Amino acid sequence: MSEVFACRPIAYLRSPYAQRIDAPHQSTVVQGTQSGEVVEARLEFVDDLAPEAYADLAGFERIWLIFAFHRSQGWKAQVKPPRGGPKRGVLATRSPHRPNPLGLSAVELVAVEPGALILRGVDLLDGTPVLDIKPYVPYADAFAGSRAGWIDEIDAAQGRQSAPGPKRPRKPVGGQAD
Ligand SMILES: C[S@@+](CC[C@H](N)C(=O)[O-])C[C@H]1O[C@@H](n2cnc3c(N)ncnc32)[C@H](O)[C@@H]1O
Repeated sequence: MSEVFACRPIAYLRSPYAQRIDAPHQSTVVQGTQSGEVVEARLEFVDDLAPEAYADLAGFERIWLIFAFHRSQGWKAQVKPPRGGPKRGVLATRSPHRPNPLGLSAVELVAVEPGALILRGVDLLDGTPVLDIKPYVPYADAFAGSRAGWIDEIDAAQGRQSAPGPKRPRKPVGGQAD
């Protein structure tokens, strides 16, 4: 592993999560706080990023954030998942302690403002440097019902369901829900 690829942050997240223990384990399982309040975060672009770069994000319901786990120190080949069971190979987990400390979260895009995006459903700490943003595109990114290896096994043993499904059927535009 000798090649090095330089990245610079294009934005920094301002979130209510100051400590690792405060943040949810995945962006897609955050709906709000225990009080029912919806948690919003603000992603502030660096000054020298041209606004044209993010202009056409409006209209996308979700975006991918590719970010640096800047508060992680070091990594291990195997980690103990918070859901229990034995240690797992780090690359078969979403652990923040990775050979390259890169995170990937699909978050809800609430609004595009001059110099910032308003987001919901973040699992990133306050101050997290974001390296790239891509639109979440269901036809390319969603594979409902895909097998999830050891996570499926633990879910089956514990009678739980990790895969977040739709909260309610969506009404088709201009029509009635089934
Ligand atoms: C399990 S990871 C999943 C992150 C992302 N959804 C992924 O799959 O790459 C989420 C946890 O990472 C930790 N975390 C979030 N932002 C971080 C940061 N900037 N540095 C270090 N740890 C962070 C928090 O403890 C959070 O609960």
